[in-house]
Amino acid sequence: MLNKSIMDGDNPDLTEERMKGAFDTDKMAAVIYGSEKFAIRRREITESISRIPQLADSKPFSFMTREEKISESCRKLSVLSEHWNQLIDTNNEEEALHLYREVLGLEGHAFSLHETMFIPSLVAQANDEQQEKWLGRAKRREIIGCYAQTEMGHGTNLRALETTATYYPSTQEFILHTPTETALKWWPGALGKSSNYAVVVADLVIRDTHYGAHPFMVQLRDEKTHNPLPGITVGDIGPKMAFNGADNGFLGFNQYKLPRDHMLMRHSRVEENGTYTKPPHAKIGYSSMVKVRSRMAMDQGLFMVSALVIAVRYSAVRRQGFLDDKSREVKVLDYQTQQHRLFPSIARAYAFIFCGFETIQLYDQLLIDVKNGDTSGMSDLHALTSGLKSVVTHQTGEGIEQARMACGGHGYSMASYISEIYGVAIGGCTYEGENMVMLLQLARYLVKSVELVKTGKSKELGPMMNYLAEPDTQIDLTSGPEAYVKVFQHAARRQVWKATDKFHQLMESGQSRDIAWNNSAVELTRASRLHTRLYIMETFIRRVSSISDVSIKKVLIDLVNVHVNYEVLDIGTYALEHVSSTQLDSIRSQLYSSLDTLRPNAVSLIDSFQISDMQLRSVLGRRDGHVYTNLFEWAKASPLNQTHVLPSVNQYLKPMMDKAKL
Ligand SMILES: CCCCCCCCCC/C=C\CCCCCCCCCC(=O)SCCNC(=O)CCNC(=O)[C@H](O)C(C)(C)COP(=O)(O)OP(=O)(O)OC[C@H]1O[C@@H](n2cnc3c(N)ncnc32)[C@H](O)[C@@H]1OP(=O)(O)O
Ligand SMILES: Cc1cc2nc3c(=O)[nH]c(=O)nc-3n(C[C@H](O)[C@H](O)[C@H](O)COP(=O)(O)OP(=O)(O)OC[C@H]3O[C@@H](n4cnc5c(N)ncnc54)[C@H](O)[C@@H]3O)c2cc1C
Repeated sequence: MLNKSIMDGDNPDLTEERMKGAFDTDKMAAVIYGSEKFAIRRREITESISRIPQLADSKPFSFMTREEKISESCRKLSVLSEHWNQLIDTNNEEEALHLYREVLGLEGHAFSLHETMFIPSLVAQANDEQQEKWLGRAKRREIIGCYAQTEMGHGTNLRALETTATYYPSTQEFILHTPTETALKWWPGALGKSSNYAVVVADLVIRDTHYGAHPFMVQLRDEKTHNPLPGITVGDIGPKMAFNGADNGFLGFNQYKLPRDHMLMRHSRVEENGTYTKPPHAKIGYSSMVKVRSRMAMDQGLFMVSALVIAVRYSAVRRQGFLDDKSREVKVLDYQTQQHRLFPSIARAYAFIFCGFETIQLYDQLLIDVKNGDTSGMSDLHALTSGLKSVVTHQTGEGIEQARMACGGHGYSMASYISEIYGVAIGGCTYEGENMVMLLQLARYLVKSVELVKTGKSKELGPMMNYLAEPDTQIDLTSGPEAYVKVFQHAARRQVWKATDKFHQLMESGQSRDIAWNNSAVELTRASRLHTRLYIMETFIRRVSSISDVSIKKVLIDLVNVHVNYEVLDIGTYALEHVSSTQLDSIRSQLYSSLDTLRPNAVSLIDSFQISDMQLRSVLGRRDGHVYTNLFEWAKASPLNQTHVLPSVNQYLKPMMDKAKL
């Protein structure tokens, strides 16, 4: 059996799809998750979780109020704490994230920021003594932490953060203070009600000199009573578009005293007498953000996959309309429009995850390098992850929304759960740096790269930038996916140079650097997107080329073909400067035939992610495909259906109707 999801009693339409799969889904899982070992561990963890009934949702999540969701996730966390060591290797971050995803889903919880930013901040920013003091406690979850940086008035422009940490040599203390309402910390996940500690980012002030954003370890609540400590105002910022299982919070300080050794001092220091030592790289304090951005291609890929698992499985059991055979309605997955809606997103999800593996490894390596005093890789990774974060979040949002529409009316119901996945995923367009802002960060790097080429210093170009110095060449589209890479290289190079030229010309015409930059910004963001999409395509092709298993490689090449054809058509206006409209027509035909080729493997390709029903929380996406019976059961579970007549009917509608009858 190649598709390992086949089970007796499943919806025969899904079983039929799984029988068609031409590759082993366990082997594909090993490729997706980077190793057979981890793919097996994922399955083992999922299996072990299923044997602990208290870890299941106590009722359908979509019917819970916000308070119930928060309480439910805390209940599960307390159950988890009894089983942690037997479920996972607690030193393995990927295992921990898998466990969190499976048990707690994606709506957020008390530890949302603890593993992703609080601990990483301590790892990257705290010195050895500080790690000795706090890291073990954090890892054992004796304390719960978050990352409090954004303020009500400033998130993007970190240099304008208003919260101050003023050092007084006489007492060897910092005084943390919130000088205005707009200086309130606003947004940090799990800050409002759950965390008792936070890494707080504040403007360091010593003897009236402002040294800018620095991280501090701050206790917010009493460890016994969980009450806020004197001088601290903290609470929840209220319901959000999604992610409502998390208590994103506000935080204010009223002359709050903090011992000197609570500034995280691995890279910059304040001595007892107030002498300041600056870090080896000005932006080293931003590393927790780079860490999360380096994960985002992977995490967003998985958000998109969740929506696609739902939409593809449902499309294989949903029958509507006819093709040739008029005796039985077809699976909607057979419609070319449905395939065009879903398959390019499957390809992107695979591509994002492969990129994600690369950037996570790059971050881990950078962390080691920085600890050894080498900060030279910081700019490259910052530029790469800034662009990648922006492109993947945007395309993931598009892909999830298409997946929702691909499910028709039922896609709009919370029974599909796609709207929640969408709401959580598109938060990524904003958090960790608003997308436009981060595209402009990459653009700075691209402009500098063109300047290097222009001044004959191409040898100094960073990784992935050499193509900027190469001349345009003839493109032979019959030469395989590499030809499509060439199209992207041509388009990205042209746009990067065009945007840079515009910026330079505006400055030469007398505009200041900042105004010229702003007047070139749309062109610059376009350049960043093209550059990033080129990187994604190259990584995808490189990863697939490295695979040795024949059946896995074959289907992934089919997926690459969908990807390259779709991507080149998607940038048609740029591509037309390098390929003819006749060539674009032929790419279009190839795309349609590549959709056809992929069709038999569609369900197996998404099954291979091995995302459990528990995590999916979707009636439409159930592994067994029994959608309709369960849709009815789900609706019956609605709190509105627990009584025949609602109190509001007796209170308002009935009297109104009765009055109208008089
Ligand atoms: C996604 C989490 C993973 C979770 C996985 C768990 C899965 C479980 C299931 C999923 C369930 C739910 C998932 C949802 C999780 C939600 C988690 C939410 C987490 C969100 C946390 C936050 O948002 S924290 C706050 C983030 N804030 C920001 O990102 C702010 C953005 N702004 C900035 O970063 C900076 O202000 C700026 C970079 C935009 C500008 O900084 P600055 O003004 O100081 O610099 P300049 O622009 O002047 O640039 C000067 C030079 O410095 C270079 N630079 C800038 N930054 C860096 C850097 N980091 N490294 C290296 N170099 C840098 C810049 O390039 C300039 O260089 P030159 O051009 O050479 O001069
Ligand atoms: C779900 C979620 C979770 C979050 N979790 C945390 C957390 O745990 N900790 C934390 O500290 N923060 C957190 N945040 C806050 C988040 O990091 C910020 O909201 C984000 O960095 C964007 O900043 P902003 O809100 O100031 O947006 P703004 O900068 O105000 O953006 C508004 C608009 O202005 C534009 N803009 C701003 N500056 C520029 C510029 N220089 N050039 C061009 N355009 C510009 C933007 O593109 C955007 O269109 C979270 C946010 C969300 C949504």
